[in-house]
Amino acid sequence: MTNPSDIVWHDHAVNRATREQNLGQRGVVVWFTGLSGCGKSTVANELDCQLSRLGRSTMLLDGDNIRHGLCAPPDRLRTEHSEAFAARFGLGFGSMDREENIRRIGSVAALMASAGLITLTAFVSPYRKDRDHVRQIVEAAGREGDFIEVFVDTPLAICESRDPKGLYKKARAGEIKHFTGISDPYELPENPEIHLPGGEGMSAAEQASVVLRWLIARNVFQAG
Ligand SMILES: Nc1ncnc2c1ncn2[C@@H]1O[C@H](COP(=O)(O)OS(=O)(=O)O)[C@@H](OP(=O)(O)O)[C@H]1O
Ligand SMILES: Nc1ncnc2c1ncn2[C@@H]1O[C@H](COP(=O)(O)OP(=O)(O)O)[C@@H](O)[C@H]1O
Repeated sequence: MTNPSDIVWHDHAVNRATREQNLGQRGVVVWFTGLSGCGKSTVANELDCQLSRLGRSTMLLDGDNIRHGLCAPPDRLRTEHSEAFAARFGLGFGSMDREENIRRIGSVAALMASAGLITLTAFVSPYRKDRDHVRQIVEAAGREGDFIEVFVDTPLAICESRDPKGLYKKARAGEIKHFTGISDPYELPENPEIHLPGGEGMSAAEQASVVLRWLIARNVFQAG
């Protein structure tokens, strides 16, 4: 067994403050959470564009994309690794798999924020304890306020009516197990930094601008 004390943290010559100063911004994690189809990816992508147009340094991490690599499912891993490897490290949608998915992403997002990036993440992340754990990881790597939870609160009926990938239809037909909102829980954020009422009232660009204004108001970077 590896003794935790055998793994020693290395402080680097270039620290976070220098990296943030060089970029002229504060490294943060903007954590979009909500049901499948609520608009997380679209709003995060819109915000990424708005920040990029202002010359900010950003990165966007998205559920579907990360599940092609860092958090790939067993089926994808077994094409290049052993069956035992795929079974051990591949991630599905059971509660423990989602816990590990979010733990890995939270750790990577914390590293990106430590590099001074405005790191946007769009994951269902249905379990409150998992989101809270990411908050701890991110703020332990930096300081309080580095983790910004954004709840995209689109009603299930609207998410299901959109169903851009046909997953709700499959879930209703029992073809997908543990589908969030249908056969798996989504634990509502109790006190998100930003609550975006979903539905059709605001465009994704308008929702993204709400987050942008929040970031500017809290001096994550100086606009203009
Ligand atoms: N069972 C089940 N439950 C929920 N979502 C499912 C499931 N199976 C596949 N998908 C698709 O995977 C995307 C969610 O992946 P995430 O990594 O964000 O999920 S989680 O944070 O680990 O809960 C999610 O993408 P988005 O629609 O962009 O949210 C779904 O399209
Ligand atoms: N504010 C909005 N108003 C109307 N449609 C939206 C809005 N935000 C996203 N959409 C649409 O909803 C669907 C799901 O958006 P997506 O970003 O893929 O959701 P998620 O990443 O949460 O699964 C897409 O077709 C997208 O164009």
